[in-house]
Amino acid sequence: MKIINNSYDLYEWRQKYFARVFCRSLQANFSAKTVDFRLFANLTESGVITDEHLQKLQNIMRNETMAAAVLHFLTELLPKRGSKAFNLFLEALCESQQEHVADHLKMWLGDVCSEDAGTFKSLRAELQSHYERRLASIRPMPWLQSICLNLTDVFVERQLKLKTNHKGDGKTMKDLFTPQETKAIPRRLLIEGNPGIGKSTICQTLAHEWGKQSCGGHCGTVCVHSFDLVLYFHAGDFIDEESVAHAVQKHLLPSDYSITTSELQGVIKAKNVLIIVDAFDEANAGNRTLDRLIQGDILRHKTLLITSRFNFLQNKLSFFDSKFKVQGYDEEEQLQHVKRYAKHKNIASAPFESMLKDKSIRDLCSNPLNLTLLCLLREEDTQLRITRTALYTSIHRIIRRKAGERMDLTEAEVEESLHCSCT
Ligand SMILES: Nc1ncnc2c1ncn2[C@@H]1O[C@H](COP(=O)(O)OP(=O)(O)OP(=O)(O)O)[C@@H](O)[C@H]1O
Repeated sequence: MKIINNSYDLYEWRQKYFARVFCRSLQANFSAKTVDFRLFANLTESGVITDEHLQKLQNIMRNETMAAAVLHFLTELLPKRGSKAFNLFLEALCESQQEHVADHLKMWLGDVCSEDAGTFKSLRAELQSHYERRLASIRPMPWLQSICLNLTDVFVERQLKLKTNHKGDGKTMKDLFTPQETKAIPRRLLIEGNPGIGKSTICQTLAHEWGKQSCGGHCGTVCVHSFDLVLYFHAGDFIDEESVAHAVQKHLLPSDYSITTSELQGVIKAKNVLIIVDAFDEANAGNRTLDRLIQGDILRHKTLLITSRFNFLQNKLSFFDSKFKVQGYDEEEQLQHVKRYAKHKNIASAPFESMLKDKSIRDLCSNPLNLTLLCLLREEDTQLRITRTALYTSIHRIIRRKAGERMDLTEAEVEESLHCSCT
């Protein structure tokens, strides 16, 4: 039998089940004549309530009913009195000859908690296996499924620049969630950056890491593993969805997974949840649920991480506690990128390293997408030097695919977009 043993569980329990179970218990089990003074005296003695609380309870007893006083104690006082308070309360019940009430509560809570914990555990396991399976690979050109790189092998750890900090201090992804200047855990985080700079890959890595279940204590104080649940979405997943729970059902769970929307809503409400939403810039028009989420109109106490290209959230910046920008690779990161790529492919890294010194393409290498394409081209063609034209052709195809409708970009437009994605 599970007894509630910490204040967080107790809070959840209170939110969801309290009124129902206790009103029932009160009616069915309390011996109102004996409970009042002895129970509250015991609670005062064991430090669960203060003299001030006692006075308040006695006032309620006098002016309303005993049941109202007990309910006030249970809903307003007990959940705020620390992790041991609930068990002390059960002891006080026994000492004031209300052992049957204590047993009844224990039994009922045992059932409820195991049922609830079962739903959460199975949901968590389902999401973790989904991320482990689906997010293990990077596909730099999504329409070419055959070009696929192992995320763990090739991933280069990124530096994120805090936008509000004039010193321009960097943060690593490991301490993304640690409190900033305000000392409060950030609840709304924004990462902005140019096309191909690595925003989606950061989101994918966070969800994939969480899917691996534990960091073994290697991350920062508040890392992605601190969250009970991570919900990883593309911004477009919220279009036409009336709530986050609906979006989870539609986009993250298999259609034969049996959980109701309200059960899902209950778990999301009760647990420490990180919601990751990638590519705001691609699906912000008419995205009401996403807007409400950003504004804190729904799930205000959950952590939300959004990524976007620059300038799409100008009128929403005030909702974010932490704003970061992800910049291009520095020389060290470029080197790491090509070395990891070569190791993953089990080929020598020297040709890739010398490519980084080629003046004709050097300015392109700070963009992770460009550098990946350069590596792919270099691997294909180890004899010939990579020309900008070869890269243009590839990027041109990518831009056409991404834009969907633009099939007629000129080389000058490609050049312009390359430059903009390099900075
Ligand atoms: N940290 C990284 N380590 C290794 N490769 C990376 C990294 N970040 C990005 N890449 C490479 O660059 C490609 C493009 O990155 P990503 O899709 O994350 O960019 P983005 O900023 O989300 O771009 P867009 O705004 O166009 O969606 C990836 O498919 C991957 O090949």
